[in-house]
Amino acid sequence: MAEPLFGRLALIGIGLIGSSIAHAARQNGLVKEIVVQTRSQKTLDRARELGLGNAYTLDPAEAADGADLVIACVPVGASEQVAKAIGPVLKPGAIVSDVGSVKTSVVKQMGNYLPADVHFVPAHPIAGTEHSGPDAGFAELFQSRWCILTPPEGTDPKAVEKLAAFWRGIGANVEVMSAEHHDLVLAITSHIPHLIAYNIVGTAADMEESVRAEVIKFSASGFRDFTRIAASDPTMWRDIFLHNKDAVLEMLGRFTEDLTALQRAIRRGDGNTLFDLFTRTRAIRRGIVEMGQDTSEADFGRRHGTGTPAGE
Ligand SMILES: NC(=O)c1ccc[n+]([C@@H]2O[C@H](COP(=O)([O-])OP(=O)(O)OC[C@H]3O[C@@H](n4cnc5c(N)ncnc54)[C@H](O)[C@@H]3O)[C@@H](O)[C@H]2O)c1
Ligand SMILES: O=C(O)C(=O)C[C@]1(C(=O)O)C=C[C@@H](O)C=C1
Repeated sequence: MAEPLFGRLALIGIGLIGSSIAHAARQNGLVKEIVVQTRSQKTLDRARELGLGNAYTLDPAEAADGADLVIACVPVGASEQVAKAIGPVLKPGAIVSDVGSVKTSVVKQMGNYLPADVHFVPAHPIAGTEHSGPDAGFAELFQSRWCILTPPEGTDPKAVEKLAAFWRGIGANVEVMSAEHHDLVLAITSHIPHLIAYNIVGTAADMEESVRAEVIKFSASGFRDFTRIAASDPTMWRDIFLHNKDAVLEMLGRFTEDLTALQRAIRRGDGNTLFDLFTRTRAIRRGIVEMGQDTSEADFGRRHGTGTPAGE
């Protein structure tokens, strides 16, 4: 195995993403040691039982002290708190990163508290499941998935390349873009789909009792897929919508207009409009499958015990 890229990795927050990074970094020999930090003693004890790190602490400053790479793996709303705590102890030349699903807000929240002699390279792996906590992680989560880096202007390209090498080392494909562009793209590809899932499951849950029982009984695969997404962590998703407000509202506006057009087509019996849209969207799906970007079958295996079990 090649020489590790980093000496000490500090993981601040050890849920699905933090624990998956721990498994993957260890399995691929990318770091010499891992320090795990989280807020609650219970989660920290569980991380220790799972053997996710070499050292464990409840204090983010203690974890970040002397680390070569610090990755905040917390809900995006906790980013400022983390940066405030670790800022004063960071080693000169250290790389500070995160995995948050929103980037502009994280850059604003963390940027001010990080000293000028560290490299701040925000990141977002586009890989996840509806599960959370340290038991949910597995080393293969990032395999063949994208990881988007959004370094602020003026970031040392060598630091960006070093973090890119880390993500490639755990199986991801890396792309660099601005935080603003990231937030707009992810609003439509990830955030709105989650909002739709939360809403449709909420609408079904609010129906009168007799219908609600049938919704569960006859839950066909379309609705079932929505319930999986709607089972995602409430804190994480509350923070995403609060922190990507502008992009989500912009995309939601467009989505609502298109939905109204479909509503009109149905009311008017305009089959051509429906058929044309469904033909276009089918082609998009086929394009995604041909590009090898659809991993739903592998994901199905992981979730249903025919693939890598969570927390392997
Ligand atoms: N779950 C996904 O599908 C997914 C995918 C990509 C990125 N992300 C992003 O990764 C981040 C973590 O998500 P996750 O799925 O691992 O969540 P998770 O709920 O599994 O884990 C979050 C961890 O952070 C800890 N935590 C919360 N506030 C903290 C604080 N102030 N200080 C220290 N620890 C704190 C929690 O106790 C928990 O251990 C989020 O920002 C999320 O947007 C999630
Ligand atoms: O597969 C899932 O469960 C996910 O929702 C993962 C997903 C996504 O939207 O693709 C969710 C949020 C993250 O920021 C990245 C990935």
